[in-house]
Amino acid sequence: MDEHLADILATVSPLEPIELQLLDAQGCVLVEDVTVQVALPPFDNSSMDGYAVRVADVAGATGEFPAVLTVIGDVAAGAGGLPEVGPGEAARIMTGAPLPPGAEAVVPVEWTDGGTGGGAATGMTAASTAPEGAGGEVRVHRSAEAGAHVRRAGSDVRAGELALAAGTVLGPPQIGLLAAIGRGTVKVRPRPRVVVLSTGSELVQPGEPLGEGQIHDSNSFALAAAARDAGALAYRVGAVADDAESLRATIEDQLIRADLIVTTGGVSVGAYDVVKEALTADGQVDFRKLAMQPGKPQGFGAVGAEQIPLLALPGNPVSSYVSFELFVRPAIRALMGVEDLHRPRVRAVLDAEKALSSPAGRRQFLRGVYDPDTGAVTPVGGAGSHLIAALAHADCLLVVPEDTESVEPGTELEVVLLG
Ligand SMILES: Nc1nc2c(c(=O)[nH]1)N[C@H]1C(S)=C(S)[C@@H](COP(=O)(O)OP(=O)(O)OC[C@H]3O[C@@H](n4cnc5c(N)ncnc54)[C@H](O)[C@@H]3O)O[C@H]1N2
Ligand code: MOO
Repeated sequence: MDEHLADILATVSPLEPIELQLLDAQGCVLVEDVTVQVALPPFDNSSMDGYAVRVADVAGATGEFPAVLTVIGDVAAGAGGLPEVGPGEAARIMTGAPLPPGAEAVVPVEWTDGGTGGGAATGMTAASTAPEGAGGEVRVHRSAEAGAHVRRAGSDVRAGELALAAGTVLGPPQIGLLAAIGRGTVKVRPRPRVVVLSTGSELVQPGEPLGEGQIHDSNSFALAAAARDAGALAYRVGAVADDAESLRATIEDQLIRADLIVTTGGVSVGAYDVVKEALTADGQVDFRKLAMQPGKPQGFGAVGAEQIPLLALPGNPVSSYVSFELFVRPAIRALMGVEDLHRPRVRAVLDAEKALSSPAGRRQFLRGVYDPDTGAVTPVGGAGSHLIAALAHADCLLVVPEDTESVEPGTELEVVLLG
């Protein structure tokens, strides 16, 4: 297993960086240091709806002895051509609006009469229905220190500072920061394009009725979803029949849009194991038996003129999913250039009615539910690699080492936490 993973990781290297629109760069690794061109905020601005005032004018103001100021106009967010606030004057100002020259602080509207001549205001009336609010007088009931309710230019980040370092994975807050500092595009390693292709003449697309001996194709859906979850752009190709020529042609067609190809099924020792048949011929893909369960038969190689890596996973649904987690996910992460290739692993105590048995000489991956509060892990379903329902109710894999044939309840085990 470890050698197989090492061979895969030695072959895949991070994709060449490209310039992408912000939302297309979500989940990608930044390859440039991004510096701030214009400070955030770009100018001193108000953090409250209120009045921009001079500190001396409101010194000592109380509800009983308010400061009475002349309102010289409105400053809305986005305003330019700001009015100068002189002694004895105030400008009505909105949250995010630039602090006008002369003003040193903002008093929230709740600290004033809102220009009504009455008690403390609870808010402003819309300028469209009461334009007179931008004039007249306002009574201020409290004093304010210089800078009160003012968000200073550069208080978030200053021009020239590093906004995000190369190597950062772009999540929603990082994309928000890039947008805030005005970057429309960024240089990142792109999401790998992963073509997922299932094989099997028994497979029918979900939603279609089943004929005799047929089953629905679940692998291509589970693996396309898993590829997407790992950060890839997944292209699902519906089941290809067990015919080597059709499979070769389908793979050939897909090469154009693939950074990685994943197939399921047809890798074992049967007479219709088409992946093996189609891809062994020219020696491009190496088929191996790994000391693991599930996931024993595996193929790995590179196909086409561009030598696109191809991982051929076994067809049993649990085998293909577990193989994906252990081999394909790290490969996708390596193509993305992220440092953290693997799922987190923890030690957990087996909580089970009876001892678990495991095949000698094979590392077993059982499905389970992990309780982070108690540190216990409970198996879900049995070891059978056809048990899709149990897999859907699991959130981790229990790892039983190669040399262990029985695990007693209460024993500590390694657990792979699935997302
Ligand atoms: N004589 C031996 N037989 C088998 C061996 C072996 O060593 N000797 N290994 C077994 C193991 S372990 C596995 S795993 C499977 C792997 O078989 P294949 O990769 O060739 O897969 P298939 O035969 O095509 O299918 C296996 C099983 O999975 C179902 N399947 C396949 N694709 C899908 C899909 N897309 N969605 C849902 N289910 C799928 C298929 O119908 C079969 O039931 O080989 C064992 N045999
Ligand atoms: O290795 Mo198979 O994947 O045990 O069912």
